[in-house]
Amino acid sequence: MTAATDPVKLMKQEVGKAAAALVKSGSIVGLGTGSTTAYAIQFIGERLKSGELKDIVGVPTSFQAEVLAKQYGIPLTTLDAIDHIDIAIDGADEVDPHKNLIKGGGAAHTREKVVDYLANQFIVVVDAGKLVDRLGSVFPVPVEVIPMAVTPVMQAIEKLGGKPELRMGVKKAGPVITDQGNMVVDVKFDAIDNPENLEKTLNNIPGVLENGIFVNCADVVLIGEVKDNQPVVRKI
Ligand SMILES: O=C(CO)[C@H](O)[C@H](O)COP(=O)(O)O
Repeated sequence: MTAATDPVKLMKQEVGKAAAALVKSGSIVGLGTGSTTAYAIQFIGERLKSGELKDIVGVPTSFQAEVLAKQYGIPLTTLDAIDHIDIAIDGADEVDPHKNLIKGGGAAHTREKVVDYLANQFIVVVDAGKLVDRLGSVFPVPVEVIPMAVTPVMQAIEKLGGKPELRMGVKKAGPVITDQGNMVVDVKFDAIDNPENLEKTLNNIPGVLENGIFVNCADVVLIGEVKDNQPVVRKI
C-alpha cells in the first residue's frame, strides 16, 4: 500500500498504525477486515519484518485479511489450532457511545464476530466519521442469510419494522456472496433503541446465520481524527 494523501485515508492509516503498535511479540492476533484494518495488517507486517515484533500468528476474519496477511508476511493459524486470541484488531461501520458497533460493511461480520468476541482484547479502528449517537443512524444492519431462506427472512424482517435490501455485487452480476457462500440482507431500521435485543431477535429468524450488531465486545476504540491538518488518534 502507498502512503495515503486524502484526509480519510490518512486517519485510517494513522489509526491502523496505532493499533499495530499494541501488538506484542508472542501474541495470537485476530486480523479484521476492511480498509482501516488493512493498514493495521500492513504495519504489523512491517514491525515483523524489521524484527521489532517476533513470534506472532494471525487469525484472519476473511479472505481479504488472509491475502493481506500473506502479502505482509504474517504467519496464519486457525481456531482449531489455538485455545485463545490475545488481541483482535478490526474496523466498524458505526460506533455508539457505549462502544457498541455495527459491522459487516465488507460482508465479513460472521467470522469477525467469532474472532473479535474470542479475543482477550478487542481493538476497534475507525475514522471519526463512524461515530454515532445511536446505532443504525446511518448504516443499515447487515444480516448474513443462507441462500434458500432469503425471501422468508426478508419477510420476517419487514414484520419487525425493518426495511431489508439484498446486497448486490459491484462489478459482479447478482448478489454479494460471503466467504461462507451465503447472502447479505442490509436492514434499515428507523431507530435501534435496544441493540442487544435486536441482535438476538434477528439471529432468531430461521435462516439467519449472523448479524452485524456487536454489543459489549469492544474493549478500546481508536478513532482517527484530523486536527490542525494533522491526523491524530483518540482513544475511548
Ligand atoms: O465490518 C467490516 C467488514 O465486514 C469492516 O470492518 C467495516 O466495514 C469497516 O470497514 P472500513 O475500515 O473499510 O471502513
